[in-house]
Amino acid sequence: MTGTPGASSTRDGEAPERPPPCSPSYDLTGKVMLLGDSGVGKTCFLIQFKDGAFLSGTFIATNKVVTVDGMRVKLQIWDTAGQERFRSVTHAYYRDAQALLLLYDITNKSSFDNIRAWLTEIHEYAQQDVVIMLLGNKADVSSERVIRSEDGETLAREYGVPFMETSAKTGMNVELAFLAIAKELKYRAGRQAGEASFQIRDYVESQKKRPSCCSFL
Ligand SMILES: Nc1nc2c(ncn2[C@@H]2O[C@H](COP(=O)(O)OP(=O)(O)OP(=O)(O)O)[C@@H](O)[C@H]2O)c(=O)[nH]1
Repeated sequence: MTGTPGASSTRDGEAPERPPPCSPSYDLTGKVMLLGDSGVGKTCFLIQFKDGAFLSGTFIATNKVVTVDGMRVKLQIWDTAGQERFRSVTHAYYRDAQALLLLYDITNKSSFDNIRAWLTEIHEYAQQDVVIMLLGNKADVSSERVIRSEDGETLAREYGVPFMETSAKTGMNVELAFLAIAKELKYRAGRQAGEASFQIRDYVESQKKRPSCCSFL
């Protein structure tokens, strides 16, 4: 994460200073990666949120500026390929990520079972203080659900990470996931300046939408 100067100051009686040409239109940047098995919906999740994605080899990356409490946070979001054959390439990118969105598909048991392996990999390759969020995607497909929301919650609690169910199709909780990350990064950047405490898990719990149709499992 890198900080850049924000608004310029003005003196009494003077016209406000113009920002220098080409000054960045954000105050903070953070790199976010989407991880999870092939087919869980990472690309669709990003497309729900994107400003303009571009293709880059095995990755799609996009920038999105999110304003949180008056601060502009530029999220540089990387969508990774879930297939095993791309994994070793992906590892190299973990190191400089500040946040990881780890997705499984609520209609696919093995994608949920593999979350533990993903977390082991994350702990091996990512920064120690990386922000991790567990997301149960495809929550709109209630008729094919095989993973209960409570199972996602229990697993997330075990690893101490925030959790919510999402739908890249309807957009449910997609924006919230990125907003929560942006808030956490902003909080971390301002922590030394005594910024008020922010708990990402409490924030997600208070803001997340639940699927309208309850699980029958
Ligand atoms: N109903 C529903 N379908 C979804 C959702 N998200 C993704 N899909 C579908 O799931 C399939 C896989 O989605 P992708 O976004 O390509 O999955 P991915 O995780 O990027 O897959 P890889 O690139 O192989 O790692 C596509 O057919 C999507 O239309 C969702 O939230 N709801």
